[in-house]
Amino acid sequence: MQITIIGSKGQLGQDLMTSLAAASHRLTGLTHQSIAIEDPNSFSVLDEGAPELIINTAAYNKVDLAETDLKNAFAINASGPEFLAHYCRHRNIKLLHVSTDYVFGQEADRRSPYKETDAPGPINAYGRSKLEGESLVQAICPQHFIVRTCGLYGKAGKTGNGNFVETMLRLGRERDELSVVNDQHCTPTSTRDLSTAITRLITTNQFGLYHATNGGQTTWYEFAQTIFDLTGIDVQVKPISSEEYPAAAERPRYSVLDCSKLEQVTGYSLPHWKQALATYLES
Ligand SMILES: NC(=O)C1=CN([C@@H]2O[C@H](COP(=O)(O)OP(=O)(O)OC[C@H]3O[C@@H](n4cnc5c(N)ncnc54)[C@H](OP(=O)(O)O)[C@@H]3O)[C@@H](O)[C@H]2O)C=CC1
Ligand SMILES: Cc1cn([C@H]2C[C@H](O)[C@@H](COP(=O)(O)OP(=O)(O)O[C@H]3O[C@@H](C)C(=O)[C@@H](O)[C@H]3O)O2)c(=O)[nH]c1=O
Repeated sequence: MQITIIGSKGQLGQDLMTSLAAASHRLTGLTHQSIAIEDPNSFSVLDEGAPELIINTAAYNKVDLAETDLKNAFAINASGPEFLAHYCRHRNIKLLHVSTDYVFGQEADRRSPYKETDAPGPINAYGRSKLEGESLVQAICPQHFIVRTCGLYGKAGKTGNGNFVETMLRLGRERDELSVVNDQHCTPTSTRDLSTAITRLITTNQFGLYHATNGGQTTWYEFAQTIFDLTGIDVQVKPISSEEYPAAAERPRYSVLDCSKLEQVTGYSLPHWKQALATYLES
């Protein structure tokens, strides 16, 4: 398939380029230098790739900043996907758009993984902007995949916009003690594994909404402790509550995603989060 990837130098974008090339797709990678998804005047570059499928990995990802930078967050996370959906619909192009577990969060006491059929309910501006992007894609472009995921880490995070694992590795080496929230339950996900899942999904033509994370669930505290156990970094990690870690944006206490639909459609289960983390740290 002829595929254009928007955000091709990002964490997910880079691993998608590798995974899709290995599956013999023909690829055009677009960086922020050549397209801004909130500006349809920049879309002529899309014509050049003549795509049958566009994958949008570009987003406004700064969760705390989004609380006050609403205009940009909604332009990139809602209007951007809207413009792409119109572009694809008018040309009969398929669109895969990436979304987030942060479309959930209102059920703080929930302890069963969310299915695609569960009603979303975001609790921060980033989550609201991403949910609006999802709704617009669904309404405008019938041939769409929307893939919700969580806590991405990939090798591009080492040099690019960063990720939680790289932040912990840096802080763990700099400090003797760290405090990490232990009441936010989710499943951080390797972009390498997510790319494998997306590479399978796009050939199914089973359009719709999908949840895609690594297996199992954890808290950021347990995830951080595991990073230090696996790397042998000697740092004390103190479990704290969300109230003890003040931030501009509230985060979901529970946003674990049920990925069984993806598994049924693709025949692929992403590895357990501990396995995925070990693989990332080894490489
Ligand atoms: N990171 C995470 O933890 C999670 C991310 N997601 C979603 O997954 C997707 C991919 O995330 P991830 O790979 O981590 O993101 P990255 O920030 O690593 O990559 C995004 C890429 O998109 C580019 N980009 C940013 N804004 C625009 C824009 N307006 N127009 C065109 N390109 C742009 C960035 O370029 P530049 O840096 O030069 O601006 C960057 O290369 C996003 O949709 C995100 O919302 C979902 C759950 C968790
Ligand atoms: C660095 C640090 C973070 N934390 C907390 C803050 C936060 O609640 C949690 C995770 O930190 P992050 O900075 O990765 O949080 P955040 O940027 O909210 O991560 C989110 O990003 C967006 C883009 C998504 O779509 C989500 O899936 C999610 O991964 O850990 C600590 O408790 N101690 C620390 O030292």
